[in-house]
Amino acid sequence: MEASTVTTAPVIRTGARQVFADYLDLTKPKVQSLLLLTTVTTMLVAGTPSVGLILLTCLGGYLSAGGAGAVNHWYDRDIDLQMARTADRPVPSGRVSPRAALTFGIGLAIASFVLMSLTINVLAASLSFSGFVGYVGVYTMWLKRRTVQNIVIGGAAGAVPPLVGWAAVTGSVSWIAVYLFAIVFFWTPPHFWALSILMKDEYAKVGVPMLPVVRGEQETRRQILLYSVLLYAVTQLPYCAGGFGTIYLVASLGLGLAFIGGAVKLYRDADRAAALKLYLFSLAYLAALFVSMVADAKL
Ligand code: HEM
Ligand SMILES: CC(C)=CCC/C(C)=C/CC/C(C)=C/COP(=O)(O)OP(=O)(O)O
Repeated sequence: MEASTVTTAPVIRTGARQVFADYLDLTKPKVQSLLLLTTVTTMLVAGTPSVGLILLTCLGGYLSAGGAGAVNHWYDRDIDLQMARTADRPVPSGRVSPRAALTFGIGLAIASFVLMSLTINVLAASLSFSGFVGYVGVYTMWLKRRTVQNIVIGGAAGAVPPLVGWAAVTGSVSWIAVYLFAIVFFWTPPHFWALSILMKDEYAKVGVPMLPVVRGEQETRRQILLYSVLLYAVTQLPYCAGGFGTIYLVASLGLGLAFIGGAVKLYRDADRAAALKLYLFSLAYLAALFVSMVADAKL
């Protein structure tokens, strides 16, 4: 990422700043921003939470997903070392020891469970912990290196935040929360597979059975298109069930058509630019869809 600075004057953070940056990196903060957005928007759809409850839920969610990220860094350090995208991560680079990353990750997960149980409710704490177990145990340790369905099944972990948000506000999980879970669940494969087309060679090098490595790029593009249509159908469920009104209907329709359009373009053009564009669009898509839910519920 910082190739230009490496050859000229390396920008090396020292001491405490480097340590802070490394431990922050272990928590995968950029991914967390979207996880937290789905949490907060769901909370606003579920009711009228206080600012304090929103902040506590975000802190608890960050600690548990961040803890999962840190344990993922620990477990994947062997393959991360061999891929250019990940070789400079805190553990494979040697800046953070494997044991420290593992301890840090488990510590954050415990802190999250205790904090959420004591200040929110046990259901929200347990759901958040299930996200940790799903990402670490199910995806990272069990499925990632074994099956081409790794991210389809493992993606359920990343879809847990709406359940956490709903449980934090209402103390239970309703059908609408389950639909929001399903939306993130069906969004994850096209989100990741679009990017995986660009990272295919690296995954092949380390033997991780991602879809383009095992079934080829053409099949990956076909599956992305299939999932983008499925995703559109799933986004209509909460509207059909009476959970949302016109604002959501129009937003989900427009966003869904744009997603399917991007997937069709990738299927037809079969080029890297279309894959990158669809991956980037997937991030904006999910954010906009969840924001539209709040607009629908509050306006
Ligand atoms: C099994 C599920 C998932 C897989 C395998 C996956 C994989 C990836 C990968 C490989 C990247 C590239 C950037 C990086 O190096 O980290 C990425 C980026 C990203 N993902 Fe996912 N993802 C998944 C689920 C999610 C979920 C559920 C969310 C949030 C709702 C999410 C949000 C993001 C964001 C915001 C980025 C951009 C990060 C950046 O700019 O560095 N991902 N994802
Ligand atoms: C508690 C809770 C809700 C947890 C959320 C789980 C979570 C952080 C989901 C996002 C998944 C993610 C970033 C996968 C990256 O795949 P990878 O680890 O294979 O990618 P990498 O090669 O970049 O490490």
